[in-house]
Amino acid sequence: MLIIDNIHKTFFPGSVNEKRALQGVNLTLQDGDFVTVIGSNGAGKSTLLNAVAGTFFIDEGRIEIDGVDVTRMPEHERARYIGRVFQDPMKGTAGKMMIEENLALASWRGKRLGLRWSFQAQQSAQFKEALKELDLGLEDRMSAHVGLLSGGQRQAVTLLMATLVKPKLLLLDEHTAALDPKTAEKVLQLTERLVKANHLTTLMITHNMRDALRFGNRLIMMHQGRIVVDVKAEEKAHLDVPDLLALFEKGAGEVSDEMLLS
Ligand SMILES: Nc1ncnc2c1ncn2[C@@H]1O[C@H](COP(=O)(O)OP(=O)(O)OP(=O)(O)O)[C@@H](O)[C@H]1O
Repeated sequence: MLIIDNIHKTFFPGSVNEKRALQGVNLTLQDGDFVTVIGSNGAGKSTLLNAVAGTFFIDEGRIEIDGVDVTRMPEHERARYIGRVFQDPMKGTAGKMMIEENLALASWRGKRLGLRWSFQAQQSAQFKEALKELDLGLEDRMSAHVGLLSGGQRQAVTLLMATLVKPKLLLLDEHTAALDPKTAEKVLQLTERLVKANHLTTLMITHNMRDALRFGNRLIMMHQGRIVVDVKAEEKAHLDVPDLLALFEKGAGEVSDEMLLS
């Protein structure tokens, strides 16, 4: 579903601020893989997701999504394949629009302009059903402005929007980091439910090693622009946080204080 082949990205090349953010990343995901991504600050995690989403073009290497070479495809075209949720709850939704309108916008992804409006009327019932699944009572507030929702409710709606039209890839960039622990847990449970129900191929960045172990069927750890640990289903299921730290030390050749704190 996703092939990342030896990708490189350097910011400000040749200047004093040069930053080699990705230094030869290789990763292949199968359909339905749910991969958690961890690593210390500045390891290249967000840059990896941005490279896949097309926020910028990579310097070297190749990216393929569902058999399509997207390496040189602009971000707005790639958006048809990708659902994204960011850390900032304000980012994925339009605060001045109603919940229902936000969902309608999300449902347009990948559809031709002429077909878009014709879907709207019959969609209300579908949106209501989808909101009910969130179990936050939002199905009775479809005409409320999204700006009135709490951060957690807003992230839940963003998740729904990102998955309403099944994306080829779901990219989650610390999407629960700005939420209080209880709400973060709810949104993580919802994430897992949506990923499983829709068999979504997912990359989820987290700073929480316990969450990285609890969720998904594969875990990668990045360090200095490279993947230094890659553990799959069986092995991952038997790991605990100290095991992860030991693997990190082995892969990165050093101990990271930040990792120890997370
Ligand atoms: N648009 C950009 N312009 C310049 N430098 C950037 C840009 N994006 C990322 N970088 C740099 O690339 C490196 C990797 O950053 P990235 O955000 O991918 O790390 P990260 O692993 O997501 O870290 P964090 O956990 O702190 O979010 C950092 O040194 C960062 O400052």
